[in-house]
Amino acid sequence: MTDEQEKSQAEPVRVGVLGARGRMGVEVCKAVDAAPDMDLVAMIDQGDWLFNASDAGAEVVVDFTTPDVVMDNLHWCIDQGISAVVGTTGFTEQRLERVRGWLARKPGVGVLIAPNFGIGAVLMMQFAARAARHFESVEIIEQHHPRKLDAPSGTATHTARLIATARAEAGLGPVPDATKDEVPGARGAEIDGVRVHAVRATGLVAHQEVLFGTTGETLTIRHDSYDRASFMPGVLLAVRAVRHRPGLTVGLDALLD
Ligand SMILES: NC(=O)C1=CN([C@@H]2O[C@H](COP(=O)(O)OP(=O)(O)OC[C@H]3O[C@@H](n4cnc5c(N)ncnc54)[C@H](O)[C@@H]3O)[C@@H](O)[C@H]2O)C=CC1
Ligand SMILES: O=C(O)C1=N[C@H](C(=O)O)C[C@H](O)C1
Repeated sequence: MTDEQEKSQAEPVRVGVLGARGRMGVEVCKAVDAAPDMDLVAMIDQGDWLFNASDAGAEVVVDFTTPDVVMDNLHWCIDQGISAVVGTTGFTEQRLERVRGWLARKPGVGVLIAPNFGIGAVLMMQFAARAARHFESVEIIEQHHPRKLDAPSGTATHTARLIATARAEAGLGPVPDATKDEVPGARGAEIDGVRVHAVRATGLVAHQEVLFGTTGETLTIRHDSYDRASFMPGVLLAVRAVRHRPGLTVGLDALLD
């Protein structure tokens, strides 16, 4: 263990939260505040000065903001030498590549970006990726609260990509579908050849079903977050780990093994 790692195990991690007044930000501030090995040193929302985080000595910043501001936030954190845990959606492969480029100039900094911090959701995605090669049909149905700004969800997009990769590796062709879309959108969006349907309804938090089909049988893999507290064990796990993982980590999977 390096001197730096020994020191960081003894002293609380100094954490700043971006998007602190949002639905997730409020929950993250509560969880960090309650964690004995963390100090909540900065709570920043729209209109606040980002330098409040560096002035307060934040070692890790947690970002739950919006896809249109997260790249600027992340660039700033990396420039300041602050590691980051990011739950905000909108990360395309091009965006991830830009983050890798910024990190290449700051070798000690770690960034962990996860489409979903729910442990059950991570397992749901892993199970879906595992099942994918055994079924000729697959569709994803994600369901969220109606104040969510983006569709489809980051989780659904990530799941579709995992499934598409597994199908390609198994040599499966396109999902069979003779239906003509009489009304545009009736068959949902298509991500890497996988149909994704986004449902929005009051009362929901974050839910996803992956429906697989083959001759004579279907398999449904479903995950439900009923409360944003469900994301907090994953967020805290990432905060504890991120400074010891220089470079970019995508997803929580590596931390659960
Ligand atoms: N990875 C995961 O496990 C999860 C990811 N999310 C994602 O996290 C993001 C936030 O979700 P919610 O909290 O529901 O949204 P929200 O709309 O309640 O919160 C976003 C907050 O960010 C603030 N904000 C906007 N621009 C900012 C800036 N430049 N600097 C600092 N703060 C700024 C807003 O004022 C707002 O308070 C979304 O992209 C959502 O999809 C949500 C839940 C779980
Ligand atoms: O906005 C949300 O609420 C959520 N966003 C993430 C996503 O888009 O996948 C994670 C979770 O589904 C909740």
